[in-house]
Amino acid sequence: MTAHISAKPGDIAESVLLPGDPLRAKWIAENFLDDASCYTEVRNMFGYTGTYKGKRVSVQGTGMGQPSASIYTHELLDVYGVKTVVRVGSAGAIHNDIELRDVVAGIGASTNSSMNRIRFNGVVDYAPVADFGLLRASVDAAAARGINLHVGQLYSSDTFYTDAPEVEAKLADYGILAIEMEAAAIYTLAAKFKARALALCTISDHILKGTELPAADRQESFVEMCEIALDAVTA
Ligand SMILES: O=P(O)(O)O[C@H]1O[C@H](CO)[C@@H](O)[C@H]1O
Ligand SMILES: O=c1cc[nH]c(=O)[nH]1
Repeated sequence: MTAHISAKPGDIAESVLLPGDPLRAKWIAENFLDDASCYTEVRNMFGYTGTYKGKRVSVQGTGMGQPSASIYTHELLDVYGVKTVVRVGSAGAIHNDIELRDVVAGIGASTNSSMNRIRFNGVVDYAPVADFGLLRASVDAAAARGINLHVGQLYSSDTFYTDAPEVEAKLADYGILAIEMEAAAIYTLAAKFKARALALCTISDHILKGTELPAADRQESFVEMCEIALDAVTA
């Protein structure tokens, strides 16, 4: 048991999917896992363990933003022996070739967070990157299912509502595909704890095109992302 997760040792699988929304964790457990049971309800940040194609997999909500995601990722990797984490999030696209409902895999994650500046004494701009094997497994899984997976860079922002849209426009000019709020911290912690990490995101809104999925359509739009993530962690 940790400060934020009430699981007992052994309750959590070595591979964990990480949605920001704890209700997405519940939805994934109910719709994709067999024999799923809830191992934590602390702060209503639900976590479940079950099996997918016969292999144990867990799914843990992380909350929104890098501080919250870091708490759950740190405790999973440091205390519960987790070896593989895959964020299954939503994101806003900043690339014209990407559409609503598309899935993006983050090969790396730029960020405006100060967390890594603090971590590296303010002298290093650390580059948080995905695990190559996990990324390759997700590309293979998407291809096998006929899903068009976009692979490129994410931007993990500390703000959802920005006062500086010109920064996001410049990031688009520099090839960033989509904006979310957790991947950079998850990639960094996986590196620290010698684990594997990947962030997959479904596009819920398009910042350049000014479009968004209706709230009622969002859950269903996560199906392909979850299939890719589960195939990749059980490959
Ligand atoms: O849908 P999730 O996984 O929460 O991800 C995105 O949605 C939240 C903002 O609405 C942030 O957490 C962002 O990263
Ligand atoms: O962080 C996020 C998530 C979805 N859409 C955005 O614009 N930002």
